[in-house]
Amino acid sequence: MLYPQTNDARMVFSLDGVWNFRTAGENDYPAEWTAEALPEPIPMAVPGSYNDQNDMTDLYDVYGWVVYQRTFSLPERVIDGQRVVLRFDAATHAADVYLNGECIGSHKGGFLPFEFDVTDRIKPGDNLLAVAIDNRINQSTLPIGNEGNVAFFGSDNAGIPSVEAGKRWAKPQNRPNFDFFNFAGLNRHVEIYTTPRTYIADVAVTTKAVTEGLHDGETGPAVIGYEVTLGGASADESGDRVSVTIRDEQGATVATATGTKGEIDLPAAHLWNPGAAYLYTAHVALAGQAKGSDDEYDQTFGVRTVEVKDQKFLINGRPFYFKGFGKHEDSYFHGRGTDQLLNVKDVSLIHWLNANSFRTSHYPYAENMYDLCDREGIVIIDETPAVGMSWPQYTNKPLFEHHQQVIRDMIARDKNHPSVVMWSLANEPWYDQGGEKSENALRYFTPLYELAHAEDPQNRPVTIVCCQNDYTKDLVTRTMDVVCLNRYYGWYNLSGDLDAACYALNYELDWWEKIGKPVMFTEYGADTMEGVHGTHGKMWSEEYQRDYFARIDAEIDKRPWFIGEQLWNFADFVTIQGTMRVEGNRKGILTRDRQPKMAAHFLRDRWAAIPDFGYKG
Ligand SMILES: CCCCCC[C@@H]1NC[C@@H](O)[C@H](O)[C@H]1C(=O)O
Repeated sequence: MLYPQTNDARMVFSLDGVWNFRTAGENDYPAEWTAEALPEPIPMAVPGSYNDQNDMTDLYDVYGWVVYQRTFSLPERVIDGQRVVLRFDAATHAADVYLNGECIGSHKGGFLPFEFDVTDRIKPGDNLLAVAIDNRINQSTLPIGNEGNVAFFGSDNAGIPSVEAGKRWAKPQNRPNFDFFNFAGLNRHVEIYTTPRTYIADVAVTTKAVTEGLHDGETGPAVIGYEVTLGGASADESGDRVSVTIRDEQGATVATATGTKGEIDLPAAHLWNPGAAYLYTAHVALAGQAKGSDDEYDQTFGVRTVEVKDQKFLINGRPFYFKGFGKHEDSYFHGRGTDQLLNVKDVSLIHWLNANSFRTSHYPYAENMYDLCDREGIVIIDETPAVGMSWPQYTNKPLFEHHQQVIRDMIARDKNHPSVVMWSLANEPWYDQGGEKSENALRYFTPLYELAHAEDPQNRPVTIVCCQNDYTKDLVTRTMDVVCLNRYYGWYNLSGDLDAACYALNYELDWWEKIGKPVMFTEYGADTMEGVHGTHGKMWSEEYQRDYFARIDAEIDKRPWFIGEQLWNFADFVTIQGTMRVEGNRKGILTRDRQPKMAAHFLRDRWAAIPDFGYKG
């Protein structure tokens, strides 16, 4: 799915800004709110989660529907004869969309874009756009919500008559089976864009071959592949009117091609490398058959290959070592809302930390961040919103079908980003119960692994992120291209005892050594309150977090097939309320307002001494 772009053939109109907003009901919303002006609305900024934007009402505990509304008008002379599309970069978690009182469609899933052709629905003057959004999560949504139970790490005294009575009496609320706050609403950009009636619907760029071993700044022969998909009335007979011009970073033409599919030789290609990005532009043009019917689209891409081979993760044929974190889209006031300033700030901190990568835990992030990482040479593991799953989900067919669609949509959106080097199907699905339950998990995830490989024109590696579990009964993790481990020896188990933690870690790594796959951490860490100190660094102190990484890292350094360390978390972030969370999860090596804790300085020095390539030979 192409990101909207203004050029000689297309126009983008942003619908960001302050909308009107009302909370509605648990199971529905007033029909008149979709067709008439909202009564007594409150202001709500878009993009942004609604939860933190108003203190006159409790938007943290919304359970069910809210309605956003705004009007907009478009210049007739610009849209005349054009295709007009309404696009949501995301709406969390489910949305019904109404234009001028007519429902134009719905979407389920809170972290990927969706759009509607409104060509025949736009009217001159003001148009009324109403969006009803449902924030409820349950056993059949991604992410997973608990039903009639406690939330992730929730505390309970089940069975006590008064407590059970209180639970029955309590008003219904979301109970996330995941450890991040259920921020909701129009978290990302909303826009209207135009294209000609026959248009460029998609562009896929792949790297077929590169000159391996090139060092930063060197060039060598490479071959790229491309495929252009057309849409609209005359799509089928317009392929021969497609041309592709490859431009380098200076805008100079380095190659051309015609037709919707082919391979292009680049005799002196600059490779895209971590820490040394180089972006080309494929300028795709469709020559129209009448005035105003030409279309064009500029698709950036990087020339790079990704491959898992001999227990190594190769980028352009060289063994890459992941240094980085799991992150969240999370900040004061914006909630999970897109914040490009924060993206720029976080990328600057990734550089300051001498890191080179992160995982989009636990959902696909906004496109803007991937664009930024493309140009900054930062590597991404791209993850679906499948978090909080357990054995009841592995026989839930509607959920499986939704999971398949999410994988298709995530890859369709992110396939051209050189920064994306691996797909993560899920975070910490529980599947180590053994027996039928473990078998069901394998039957659930194996087709998803195959789907991700099939859907990706670049055929990147596929993984799943495995939680602290009985690895001997986990039949799934070992089948992935890379074994991604979330391990908390010394925190959630063997708490405070880093000697025993290191012993247990090595005990498990000895087991993985026999599996013969590359292994990396996608989570490891310790909750830390900034300002808490101690001469012997006890849990929650800054010294403990530093010592935790120092000790664990010394152990993984001894394993040549251990290909990366992504810790948990880049920064503190907000979660559901609970006895184990103090204004959220404090495992950040940065505070939520991005100030470094002691461990950040340790890791900055450690990572300065670890090269992106060849750390382990
Ligand atoms: C019993 C062990 C469970 C460890 C689970 C660790 C969790 N992984 C997923 C993340 O979203 C959580 O924030 C992390 C944690 O709690 O900080």
